[in-house]
Amino acid sequence: MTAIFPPPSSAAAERLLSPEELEAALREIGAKRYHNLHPFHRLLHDGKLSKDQVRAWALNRYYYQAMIPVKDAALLARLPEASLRRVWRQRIVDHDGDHEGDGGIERWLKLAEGVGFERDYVLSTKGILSATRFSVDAYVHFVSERSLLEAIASSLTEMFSPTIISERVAGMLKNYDFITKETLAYFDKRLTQAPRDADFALDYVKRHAVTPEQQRAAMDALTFKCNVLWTQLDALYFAYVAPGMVPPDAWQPGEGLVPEKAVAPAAGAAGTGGIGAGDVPRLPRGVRMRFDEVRKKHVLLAPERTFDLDDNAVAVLTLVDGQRSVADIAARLAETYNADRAVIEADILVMLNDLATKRVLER
Ligand SMILES: O=C(O)c1cc(C(=O)O)c2c(n1)C(=O)C(=O)c1cc(C(=O)O)[nH]c1-2
Repeated sequence: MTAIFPPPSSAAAERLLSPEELEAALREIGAKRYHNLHPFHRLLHDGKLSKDQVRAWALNRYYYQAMIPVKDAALLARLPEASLRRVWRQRIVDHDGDHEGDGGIERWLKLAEGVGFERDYVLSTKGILSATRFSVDAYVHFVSERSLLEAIASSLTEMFSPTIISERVAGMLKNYDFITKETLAYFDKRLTQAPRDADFALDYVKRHAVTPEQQRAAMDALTFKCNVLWTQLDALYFAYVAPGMVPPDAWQPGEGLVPEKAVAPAAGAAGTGGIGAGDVPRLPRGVRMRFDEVRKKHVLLAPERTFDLDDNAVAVLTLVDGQRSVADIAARLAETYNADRAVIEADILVMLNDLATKRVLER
């Protein structure tokens, strides 16, 4: 059978390359095989996918994100020196975080929630394509079983990721109205983490691949990893773009999503048409109240927008905690200010619905 990707010129493997030549050969592998070249990524970045196709990407890639620290823990366990382990363990911290709610996996969950998924559905991984699972698991096995040099070399795809990440974030923000900077926050940190990790791994590979066989093994490991990434996109393309054959058990559009009503509350109407006294208002993800020290004013910070708040709004928003209903908040304020509860309730309903129409409050 003809290989789709011919191996890189074997002439290079026949003699010992200088470290610089080895780096050039590794970079050439990325230039030919990295997943930025895959048609699915081209469609994703150019805004050519439907919301459901973007969802399929976010859902499947969650499995990759979730398994990366498992892969790194397997690699860490094989590192013989404390100095190496100290460096490599940072990767696990980057993905798992130092505490609940922190780290790359959590940020990817936010991305998946940002495109509409229920968090628990994503965590269950039950809708991911088998091909995603197979290729990601193959990466974990590769790193556990091959030589340390090959294991480290297989992470070198990260040399190429900053370029694709910048292109992806810019493209998706420009081309999809349902994508926000907040949703893509995962990628912000990767822009500094990936070059740091790739520099270390590249230096290790250049110093430890000192025979033609080892250099060939390092190149093959990088090729393997490019294929791990590529096959995940092949599977997405086949299932969700063309011919559009979703395998049994894999995610079907509509499954595992937060009901639309909860994502975009019916608060678009002006006045008191959206939020009622019995509703529980909350600040949407990415919106926070802050005290601006320079202007000595409270403001509501939303992605790329800021709203000045008057004292009444501050008093109300201080009590908006995602638990209290509007009626609870009104009762609390009526007590504090010794005022008529019904009057306060009517006033704050107007205020809250005004904020809801500006999309800085939801229920
Ligand atoms: O967005 C991307 O295109 C992309 C690519 C890669 C990569 O090249 O392997 C990684 C990531 N992202 C990433 O976020 C990440 O944490 C990561 C870890 C690794 C690895 O092999 O250890 N690759 C990547």
